[in-house]
Amino acid sequence: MDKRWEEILEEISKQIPPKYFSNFIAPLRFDKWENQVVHLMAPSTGIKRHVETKYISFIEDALYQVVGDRFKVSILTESETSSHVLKDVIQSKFDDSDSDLNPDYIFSNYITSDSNRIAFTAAKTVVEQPGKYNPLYLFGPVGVGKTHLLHAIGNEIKKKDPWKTVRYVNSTSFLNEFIFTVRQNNRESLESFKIRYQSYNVLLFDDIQFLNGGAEKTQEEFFALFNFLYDRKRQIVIASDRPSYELPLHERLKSRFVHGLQADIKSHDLELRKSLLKNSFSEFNIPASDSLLHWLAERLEGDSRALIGIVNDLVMYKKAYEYFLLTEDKIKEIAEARFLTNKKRIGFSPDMVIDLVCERTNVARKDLLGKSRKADFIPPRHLCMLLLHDVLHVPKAQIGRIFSTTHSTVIHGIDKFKERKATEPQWEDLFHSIKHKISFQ
Ligand SMILES: Nc1ncnc2c1ncn2[C@@H]1O[C@H](COP(=O)(O)OP(=O)(O)OP(=O)(O)O)[C@@H](O)[C@H]1O
Repeated sequence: MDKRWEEILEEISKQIPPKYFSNFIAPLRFDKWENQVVHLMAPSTGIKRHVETKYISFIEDALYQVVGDRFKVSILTESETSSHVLKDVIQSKFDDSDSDLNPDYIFSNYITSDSNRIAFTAAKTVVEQPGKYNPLYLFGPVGVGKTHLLHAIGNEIKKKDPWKTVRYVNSTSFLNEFIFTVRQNNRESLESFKIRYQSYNVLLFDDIQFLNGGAEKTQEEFFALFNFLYDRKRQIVIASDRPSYELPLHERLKSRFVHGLQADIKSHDLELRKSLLKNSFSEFNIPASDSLLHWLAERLEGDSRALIGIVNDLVMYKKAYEYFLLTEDKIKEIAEARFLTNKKRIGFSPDMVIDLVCERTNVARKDLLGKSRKADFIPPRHLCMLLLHDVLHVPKAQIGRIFSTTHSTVIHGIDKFKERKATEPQWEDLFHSIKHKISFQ
């Protein structure tokens, strides 16, 4: 037997429990080195398949440890011809049904702006030098494209090196998989869960903030997995809605995340929202002027899913009415209807708006709703009236009842606040900030 293969076997035996080693690895027979490929022979198709799905990355890692270079592994059974099998192996690697990668999320359709440039660059760097910046920790609010970037990293790595095993998983699926495995109550299934995750060259882990939703054991399992992959310089990319120090997880786990690279993605800025709209519009052949895109982007301050929702509405409308062209007025009308549904769906009540105004202006509820004409109370009171009317679409008569006042006082209050915000930017900002919170939270 080739001397180096013996050393490789010894290296693999350190990573795999003895029972699995003797059942699956020891029966493999070394055949030959050829370019950057090691050819092995398996005594049966069963063993060959099992090794291919579970142990290839262990063999590749051991090869790297011993030989100091990256080799691919080809396994044949005695009865197979090498050309046929090699094709098979390559095919199964390309299929990679376990990876859960979404082929639509790629770098080339990820739009960048100042809000995400650092994260985008970090993601590309990880593809160029996997394992160097470990882990890459991406964080940012809802819908800013964290998941998209995780998949783009995975897809690009697979494109560069189809042999690599890449796995995308979010913490809820990981948790469910783990709980399901534990419930089976047998050591073999737990062992095979571990081996499967340990076999990945790249782990893309989404929504880590939810990892504490299950049993304590899940965090321990993830901690062990993280260390296993990290020690072997396998790339780990984690996405979250908050910086790592704010995660509701054990300190020892959080401390692991600061080793690598952290990049935050901010809410989409106006330019990015416009570009996203422009791309979606052209994808569905909906012509739109720059001013219309601007009009929409200004009103779409929420996450990108709201934006996608509007495009879907337009596409459906076009299809339903078999319109070749949608006029800009019609597009605005459809978009306005969607803005309204978004608000209704979110269900902010007048009471919640009152609380929000009190909180932001430091005025007590009794003063906001009271009769006092003190200068500190008037602008917040009028602001609240305008929000109730323009954002929640509460009728003026009802607003009058809330403030124990007349319909005309409400009209006066709303007009006064409109004048005020036109001349005092701090009130304009506050109005938009609360409006945004109501519309998109
Ligand atoms: N910069 C971007 N370029 C292109 N598409 C984007 C961008 N940002 C977001 N999207 C699209 O918006 C949708 C939502 O993005 P994604 O799911 O990646 O957000 P997320 O930050 O992971 O959100 P969550 O925190 O809810 O998981 C996806 O369809 C994604 O392709």
